[in-house]
Amino acid sequence: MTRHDKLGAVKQSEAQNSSLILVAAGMGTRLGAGIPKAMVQVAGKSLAEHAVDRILGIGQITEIIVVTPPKDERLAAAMAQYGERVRTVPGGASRAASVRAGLAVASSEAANILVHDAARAFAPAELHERVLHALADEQCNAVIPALDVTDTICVVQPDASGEHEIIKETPARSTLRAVQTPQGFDAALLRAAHARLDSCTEAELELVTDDASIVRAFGAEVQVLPGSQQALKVTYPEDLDAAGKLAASHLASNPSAKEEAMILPRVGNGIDVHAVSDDPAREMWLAGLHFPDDIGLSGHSDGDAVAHAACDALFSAAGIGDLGTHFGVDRPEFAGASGVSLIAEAARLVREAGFEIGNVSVQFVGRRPRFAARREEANAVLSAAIGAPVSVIATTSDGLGYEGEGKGVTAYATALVYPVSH
Ligand SMILES: Nc1ccn([C@@H]2O[C@H](COP(=O)(O)OP(=O)(O)OP(=O)(O)O)[C@@H](O)[C@H]2O)c(=O)n1
Ligand SMILES: C[C@](O)(CO)[C@H](O)COP(=O)(O)O
Repeated sequence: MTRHDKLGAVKQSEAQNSSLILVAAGMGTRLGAGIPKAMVQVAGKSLAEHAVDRILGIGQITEIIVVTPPKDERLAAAMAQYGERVRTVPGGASRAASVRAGLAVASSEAANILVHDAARAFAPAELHERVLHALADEQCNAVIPALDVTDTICVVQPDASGEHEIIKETPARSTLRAVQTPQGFDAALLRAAHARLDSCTEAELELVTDDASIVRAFGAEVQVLPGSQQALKVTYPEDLDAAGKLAASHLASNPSAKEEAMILPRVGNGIDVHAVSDDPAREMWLAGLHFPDDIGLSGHSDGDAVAHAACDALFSAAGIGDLGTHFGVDRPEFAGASGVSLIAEAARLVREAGFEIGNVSVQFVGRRPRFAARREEANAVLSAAIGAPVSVIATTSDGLGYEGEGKGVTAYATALVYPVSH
C-alpha cells in the first residue's frame, strides 16, 4: 500500500480538481514599499494580479484562494474583479499561518493543493502545469520546483565567544537547490501535515519557511523538479527591476496580455469646510496663497480648505485613507501645517502607495476671497507642490447658505491617479 492510499485519496487522472492557495498576506518589510508587498504595482498591476493572471488559464486549478493581509481589505476588494473562481481569506502573522488560513477554506473536493507565493508573481503557467503533471503520477504526493545554486553555501554556527559566526560545514554544492513555489501536494497529505502544527506558537510557525519542509517532517517524500528563473521572489527593492523586465517580456510575447494591460485610472473626491474666523487679525490662506485683504478661515491649521479637500481627494483615489489617517496625532510634525505642505506630503504618500497623479481639480464656494485674478498663481503653487496639474476655480452661491452670507468656505476636489510600477 502506498502512502497515498493510506491517506485515503485515489488518483484517477491528470484532470483532477486542484485548489491553489496564493499566500499574499505578507507586509513586505524587506521591500519597504509602505504597502503590503502583494499590492505593490509592477507595470500597472499588483504582484497578486500578475500571479493570478498566470494561473487563470490552467483549467485544472478550479479555485484560487488568495490569502490577504489581515485587517486590510484593499487586496480582497481588488480580487473581486476575477469573479467566483478567486476567493479571499484573511491571513495570519506568519507565512505558515497564512497557508493554514487558506487550507481552512479550500474545497474538500480538491484532490491536490498547490501553495504559491504572491511574491513569486511571475512564475509562468508552464511551471504550475509541470507541478500538476508530476502530481498526476500515482507515486508522487509532494513536488516542488527548485533551481541549482550558483554560490557556495555554508552552514554557520556561533564561535566560542558567541561574538562571531563561523562555518560549521560546507555541503557539496551539487546537492543543494534553491526552493521555489508553486509547491504541489496531495490535498489529504498537506492537510494532515499541517494538522501537526496545530499546537505550534506564532514564534514556532515563524520558523517554518515553506510547505515542503512541513510535509517532509511528516514523513512524506518530496520530489524536486527544475525550477524557473521567472519564479524569482520579489523580496528587496532591487528585485523590482527584474520584476519589471519579466512583466515587460510577458507582455511582449503575449498579445492578449498586452490588451489586458490597459491601465485603469482611479478617481477620488474630497470636501472641506472652514468657517470665517471671528478674529479680524487672522490671515486668509486659500489654495496655497495669502489674501491680505481678507479675514482668514478658522481652524487648527491655516484653514486652507482648498488644499485640504485636494488631500482627501488624493488619498481617496489611492484608497489610502484620509486626512485624519495621515496627519493625525501620530504625526505631530503636521499639526498646524500649511495647506501647501500637507498637499505635498499627500502627493508623496500617494506615490509611495504605487500611484502617479494625473491631475487634481478643486472648486471652492465662498463670497471671499475674490479669486479670479490670482487663479493662475494658485494653480502654479499647488501644481508645484504635488508635481502634477492642479486647477482651482471659484464660485459664489448667489447669496445662499453660509457661503453666501460670508460665514464660511466649502471646497470640493476631485483627483485622478493611476497605478505605476515602482
Ligand atoms: N504572514 C504572512 C507572511 C508572508 N506571506 C506570504 O508569503 C510569501 C513569501 O513571504 P515573503 O516574501 O517573506 O513576504 P513578506 O512576509 O511580505 O516579506 P517580508 O518578510 O520582507 O516582510 C509572500 O507572498 C507573502 O505575502 C503571507 O501570506 N503571510
Ligand atoms: C516558500 C519560499 O518561497 C521557498 O523558497 C520561501 O521559503 C519563502 O520565504 P519568505 O522568507 O517567506 O520569503
